[in-house]
Amino acid sequence: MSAEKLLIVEDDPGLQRQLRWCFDRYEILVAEDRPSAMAQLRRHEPAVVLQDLGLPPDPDGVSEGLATLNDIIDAAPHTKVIVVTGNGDATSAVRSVSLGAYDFYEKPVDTDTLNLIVARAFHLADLERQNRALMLARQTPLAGVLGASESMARIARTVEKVARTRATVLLQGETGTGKEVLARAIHRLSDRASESFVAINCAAIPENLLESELFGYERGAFTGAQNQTRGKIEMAEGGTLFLDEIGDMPVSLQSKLLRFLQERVLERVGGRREIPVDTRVVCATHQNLPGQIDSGNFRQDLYYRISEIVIDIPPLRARESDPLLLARHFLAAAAQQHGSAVRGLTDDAAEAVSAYEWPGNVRELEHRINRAVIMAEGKLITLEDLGLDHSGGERPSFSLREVRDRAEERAVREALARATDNVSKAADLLGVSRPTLYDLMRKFDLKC
Ligand SMILES: Nc1ncnc2c1ncn2[C@@H]1O[C@H](COP(=O)(O)OP(=O)(O)OP(=O)(O)O)[C@@H](O)[C@H]1O
Repeated sequence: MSAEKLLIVEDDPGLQRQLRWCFDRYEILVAEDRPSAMAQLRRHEPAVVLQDLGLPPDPDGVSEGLATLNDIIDAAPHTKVIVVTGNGDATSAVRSVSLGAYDFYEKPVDTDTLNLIVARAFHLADLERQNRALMLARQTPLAGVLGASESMARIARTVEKVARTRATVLLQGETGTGKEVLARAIHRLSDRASESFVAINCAAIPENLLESELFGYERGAFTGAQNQTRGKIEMAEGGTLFLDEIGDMPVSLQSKLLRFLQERVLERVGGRREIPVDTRVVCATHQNLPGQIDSGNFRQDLYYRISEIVIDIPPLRARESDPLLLARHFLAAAAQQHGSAVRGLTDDAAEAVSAYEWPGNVRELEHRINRAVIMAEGKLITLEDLGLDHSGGERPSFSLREVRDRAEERAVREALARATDNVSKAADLLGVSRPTLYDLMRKFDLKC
């Protein structure tokens, strides 16, 4: 195996020689200023760089050293840069780390300690490289659906298989786990991809409007029905109909949907004519539908009809390496979108991403990373930017609004759990109207 490459950026020839001698187990590359450092970096792609902060034309200051560090991180963000600072220059050391340096070391040079720091940096760089390769190899083959976990790989394989059939698919998973993303993937991979994908959220539409939204209506069917209007089912002709939060569909409407699924014909509200519609149906729910059947809120025959293929999407916290993989993906996307210089996460921020429970799943992760990219001051997102702590819980806050929000969110979650996710019952428990509860659920990402 070829020796690992270490780039030493140092303008003092005496120190250069000493460092060369000290690190003879590595393949040493030397540069004395920024241009030569960048040339070496591009040519040899060293995993670790040991860099003096005092470089010409500012050998007594840190401006050129910091600029060099900046350029290195920009050009090769995975490189571990160890910055060597003047004795007692803690401010520059901290600045360097916030710019993305892996570690710092204060002069005078003690070769044993420095050797340890460099060896650790190589070890970490190697682990990260292996991790990246592994993640790349295990990315799900579905465009737009990221995941390195075994469970997502399994789901991707199922989606590929069922997409080509006409089977009705039920996607089950907590809010924000990616049910709609997968429904779209099923559509994209099917022979209906060139036709429409029509989504409707059964929980977000008031009960009395849902029927006409789905089935359409004839002119004069009810007050205000001035024109004949096609419903979402008809709009999905030839394509895919995505019924999100099917568990929230009123029982009265469930029988009408069942009839459509069995006979593939529908009648618009106020109409008499049977209209055939050829659409593939994909449903999603965050509820436990068998439980809903027991409590009389969901028709068993409809459940059998929509659950030809059931795909269970595990919550993000149960998906091994996915949180970090997704965080890095959202970070790169947000940095590009906002023109931000943020390139990665500090070690403790990365640890917190892996340890956090992610009650709002991928959606919450995406929002937090997006916000952190905007808030970050350095090149790395810190724990503070994320608003998470090591224990994975919420950061304590005494802001009255935040305390109120947290209490509200807890009450909404509890009411939904007690009402086994029946929105009307939960609204009763909370003493608010259904629309108010929907607003609260949207606010806390419990539904969209
Ligand atoms: N595997 C994934 N790869 C990339 N992005 C994802 C993935 N899963 C979810 N997302 C993103 O997370 C957000 C939430 O996903 P989605 O709307 O599909 O979740 P959901 O389970 O349908 O949520 P809800 O139950 O609230 O309707 C979206 O912005 C989506 O793009």
